[in-house]
Amino acid sequence: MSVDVGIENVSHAYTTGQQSLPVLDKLNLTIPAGQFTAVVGPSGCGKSTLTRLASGLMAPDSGAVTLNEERVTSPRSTVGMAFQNPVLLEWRTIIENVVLPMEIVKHDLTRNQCLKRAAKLLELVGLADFKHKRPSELSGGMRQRASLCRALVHKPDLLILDEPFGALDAFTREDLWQIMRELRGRESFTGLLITHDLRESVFLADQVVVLSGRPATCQYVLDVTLPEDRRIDSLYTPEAVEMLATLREQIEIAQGRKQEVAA
Ligand SMILES: Nc1ncnc2c1ncn2[C@@H]1O[C@H](COP(=O)(O)OP(=O)(O)OP(=O)(O)O)[C@@H](O)[C@H]1O
Repeated sequence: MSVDVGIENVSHAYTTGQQSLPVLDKLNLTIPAGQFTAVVGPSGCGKSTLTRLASGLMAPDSGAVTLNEERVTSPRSTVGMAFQNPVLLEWRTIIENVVLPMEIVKHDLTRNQCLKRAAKLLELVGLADFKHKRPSELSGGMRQRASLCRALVHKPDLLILDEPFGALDAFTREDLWQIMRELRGRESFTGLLITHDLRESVFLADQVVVLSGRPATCQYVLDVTLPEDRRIDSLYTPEAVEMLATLREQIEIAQGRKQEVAA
C-alpha cells in the first residue's frame, strides 16, 4: 500500500571536522499516497540528501520526515530504491538479483512465491527471456529495468528513484519512462523521483518540486496537468511545452542566473 509522505520543516547540514555545510533549510514537501513527485534543482543543492532522509537512512537535524503521519526514525524496509548505477550482483542471475530484497525484508511468502513475483515483474518490463542471464549479459537499459523490478519486488509503499535513467541513451530512457508509468498503473506505491531531466519529471510525475540553490528550500511546485495515459507525444503539446518552460525558468532562478519577476 502506498503512503502519505511528509517532509516537515526539515533542515540538515553535513559536519566535517569544524566545518558545517547547510544543505536543506526548512524544507516542506508533501506527497499524497499513490502520487509521484519529481524533485529537480541545481547540482549539489541537496536532492540526494533528501532521498536519504526520506528513506530513514539519515535523520534530519531538525524537522520531521513522516510516513502516514508517523515519524521516520530509522531505515525502513518498506522503501524501494533505484539509482543511476543499477549495481546488480554478477554472481547471481537476473531473477536472483530481483528477488534479493525478499531475502532481507520480513514477509510470509514461500521462496517459490517470491520467485513468481519476481518473474511477473520481469515479464512486465520485457525481460521474461533474460531472467536466467547474468547482469553482464544485459544492456544498460535492461539492467536498469531489472533494478526497477528489484526495487518493487517487496511491494514497497514508497519508491525512491535517484536519477535512475540518467546514464541511458535518449531512446532507452523514453522506453523506460513508459515502462515506469505502466508499473505505476499496476503497483501501488508513492513515488519520489530525483532527476535533472525536466521532460522526465513532467512525464513521470504528478507534481514537480523545484529546489532552490543550497541550502535548499522549496522554491516552486508545478502540478502536472497532462492526462494519466500520457505518451511521449504528450511532451510536445503546448501545455507540456509551457510547463517545461516554467520549470526551466525556475531552475535558472534557483541557479542564480535569472531574477524572479514580481507578479
Ligand atoms: N556524506 C556527506 N558528507 C559531507 N558532505 C556531503 C555528504 N553528502 C553530500 N554532501 C554535500 O552536500 C551537498 C548536497 O549533496 P547532494 O548529493 O544531496 O546534492 P544533489 O542535489 O543530489 O547533487 P547532484 O545534483 O549533483 O547529484 C553537496 O555539496 C555535497 O558535497
